[in-house]
Amino acid sequence: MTEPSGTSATLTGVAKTFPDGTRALHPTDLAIARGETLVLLGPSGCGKTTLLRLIAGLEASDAGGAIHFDGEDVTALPIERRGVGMVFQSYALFPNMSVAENVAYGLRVRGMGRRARLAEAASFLALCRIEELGERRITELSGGQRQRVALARALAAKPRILLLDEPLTALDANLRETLRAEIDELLRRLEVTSVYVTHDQAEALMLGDRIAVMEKGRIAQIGTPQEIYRGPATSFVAEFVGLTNELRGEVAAGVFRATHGAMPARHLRDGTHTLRFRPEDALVGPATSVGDGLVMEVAAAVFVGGHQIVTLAGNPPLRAHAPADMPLALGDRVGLTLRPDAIKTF
Ligand SMILES: Nc1ncnc2c1ncn2[C@@H]1O[C@H](COP(=O)(O)OP(=O)(O)OP(=O)(O)O)[C@@H](O)[C@H]1O
Repeated sequence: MTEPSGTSATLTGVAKTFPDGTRALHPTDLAIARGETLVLLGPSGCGKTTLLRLIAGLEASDAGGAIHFDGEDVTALPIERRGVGMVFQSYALFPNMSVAENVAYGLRVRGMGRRARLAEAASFLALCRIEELGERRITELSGGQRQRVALARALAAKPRILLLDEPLTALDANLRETLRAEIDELLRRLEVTSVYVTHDQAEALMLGDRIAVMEKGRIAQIGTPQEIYRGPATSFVAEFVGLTNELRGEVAAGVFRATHGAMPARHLRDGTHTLRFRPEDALVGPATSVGDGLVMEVAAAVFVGGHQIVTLAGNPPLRAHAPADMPLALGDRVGLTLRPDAIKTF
């Protein structure tokens, strides 16, 4: 078995306007590196699937857009000549064929004999941990097993680029987790260039070498999971990757004042600011005097093992972490310390 070889892809000015005038994708430039897993992350309707379909050759770009695979212009090539593999949410398998035949199907077009095809298919079934299911009908499989078959079939055809559109969305939470880890391991081991569409932040952070966060038909930010998580470029990106807390107040002479109290903010200009920060970057401790710290009221506290997740009253309420052993009761007044380097302002 030879491993799928990674191909680089370059999109220049690729855009999509549907006949009814919907601008699903504004002109977009995008470079996908050889062997990279790029995740397209964003809310429903932001254009993820449209971008994926343009790379696949299932949609044609508006005039002026171009797509190159390893420098080769594939803009005018239909899907069957682009050498892409696809894995969808709805498995798109042939129900009347066995598992092995499904996986071997893609090899037919490559002119391989039946025996060689089935041998090759068997090695990909093993890779996707379903070697014992080769003789089963598709209708006799669970959802997770079907998705493994879809993945094995796509990989067996040795695609230049593997395109996955929400492949785990239809599965239950436990199975999602398992398959996500396996897909991650497989894509890295085979170094297959892949583009993975999801609206699930955790999935994106775990699978992506880079993540492109999409908003209303544009890439709002592209970067490594760390870059996106730690340095969201816009409030949309911040919100979408879970930077959930918002605290509004005034800065004057290096001090941030909100209704909950005040704290040093030497790095902020004077004026109104909305601070955003993650729960894990906000620590609950004993209340200070309101003049030199934020003081808030406990609305709820949940023990989650290593720490407590505390909801602090306010509009909107804030989420923060507290030590596991800190006694906390409804209505307690507590102090809140924010890690200065974890605060984003927009
Ligand atoms: N054939 C079409 N004709 C007209 N509009 C379309 C067509 N296909 C998609 N759209 C619109 O283009 C926009 C982007 O759709 P797309 O499917 O790419 O979004 P998405 O981010 O993949 O969303 P989801 O996560 O819900 O699948 C949406 O507003 C959608 O309604």
